[in-house]
Amino acid sequence: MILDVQNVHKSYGKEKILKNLSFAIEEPKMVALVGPNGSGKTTLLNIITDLVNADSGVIKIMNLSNKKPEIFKETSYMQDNSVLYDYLTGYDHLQFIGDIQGLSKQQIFLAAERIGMEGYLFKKVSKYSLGMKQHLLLTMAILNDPKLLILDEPLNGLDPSSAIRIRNILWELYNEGKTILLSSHNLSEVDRLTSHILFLKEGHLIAEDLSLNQRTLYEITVNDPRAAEKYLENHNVGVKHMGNNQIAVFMHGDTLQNVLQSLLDNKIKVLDLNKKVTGSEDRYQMVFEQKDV
Ligand SMILES: Nc1ncnc2c1ncn2[C@@H]1O[C@H](COP(=O)(O)OP(=O)(O)OP(=O)(O)O)[C@@H](O)[C@H]1O
Repeated sequence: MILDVQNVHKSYGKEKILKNLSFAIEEPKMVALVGPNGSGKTTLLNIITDLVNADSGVIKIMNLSNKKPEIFKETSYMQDNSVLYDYLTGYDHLQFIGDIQGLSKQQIFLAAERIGMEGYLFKKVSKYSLGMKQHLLLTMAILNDPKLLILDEPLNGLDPSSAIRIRNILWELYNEGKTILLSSHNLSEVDRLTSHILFLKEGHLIAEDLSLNQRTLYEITVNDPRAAEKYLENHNVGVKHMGNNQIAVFMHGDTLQNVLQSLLDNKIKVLDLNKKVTGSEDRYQMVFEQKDV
C-alpha cells in the first residue's frame, strides 16, 4: 500500500471541509485531485503530509503512520510558492534539503538540470517569475528521489514549453515506478497526464477512471430511442436518452459493433452516429454542475 487515507474529518470552525474521507493508492499511479476553489484540496494534502492535523482519521504512507518523520525519506511534498524565501537563491533552498537528506552537490545540480532551472540556480528567489518558482519547487520535490510525490498545483503558471517539459518529467517519474498525487485546476493538463481522477466535492471524494474506453461516448440517433435504451441496458453498456431520437452510449469494454448489432437484432434503425471523447472537463461539469455531457 502506497497511501492509505481512512475516515478523515476536518473542520475549520463550523465549516466542515473533509467529511469522513477515505481513499487508497495501492500501486504506483498518477492520480489527480480536482475540485473547485476552497473545496479542501490543499487541506487534504497538508493533512496527508502531517502539516495540518485532521480532527480524526488514520493515514499511512508505505504502511507507516504519516506522523513518523521517516516517511519523508520516500515522500516529497510540493507546496505553493509561499514556502520559498525571497532573499535566498534557488540553490540555497536545494542545499538546505540536500543537507537534511545527505545529498551531494552533484545530485542537486542533476535535479536542477532535469527540471531545467540550472540557468537561474544562483539568482535570488525575489527575482524569479511564477514559472521559475514552480521549477524550483519541483526540483525540491524530486531531490530525494521519492517514491511518492505529492504536488499541489505543479503546473500552475507555466508557459507552454515549461508545461510540456514538466509533463514529460512527471511521465518519466511515473514510468520509473513513482506514485504522483497532484492537485490541479487545469483539466486539459490533467487529461494529458492521467486517467485517474479524484473529484473532491462537498468534503467527499468521487473516484473516476477516465481511461479511453471510459471516456468514449457515442451519440446514436435511432428511430425508437426508448426501446434502444431498454435493449442496450441489458447489454451492460451505459446508456442515456438525450431527448429527440438521440441516445448517448458509454462504451465499457463492449465494442461498437456489438452495440449496433444488438440494435439491428431488435429492429431498431440507426439513423446517425457521432463519436465523442469526453474529458475531465465534461466529468467536472457532470459532478459539480450536474450537467449532462
Ligand atoms: N488555516 C485555516 N483556517 C481556517 N480556514 C481555513 C484554513 N485553511 C483553509 N481554510 C478553509 O478551508 C477551505 C478549504 O481550503 P483549501 O485551501 O484546502 O481549498 P483548495 O481546494 O485547496 O482551494 P484552491 O483550489 O482555491 O487552492 C476554505 O474554505 C478555506 O478558507
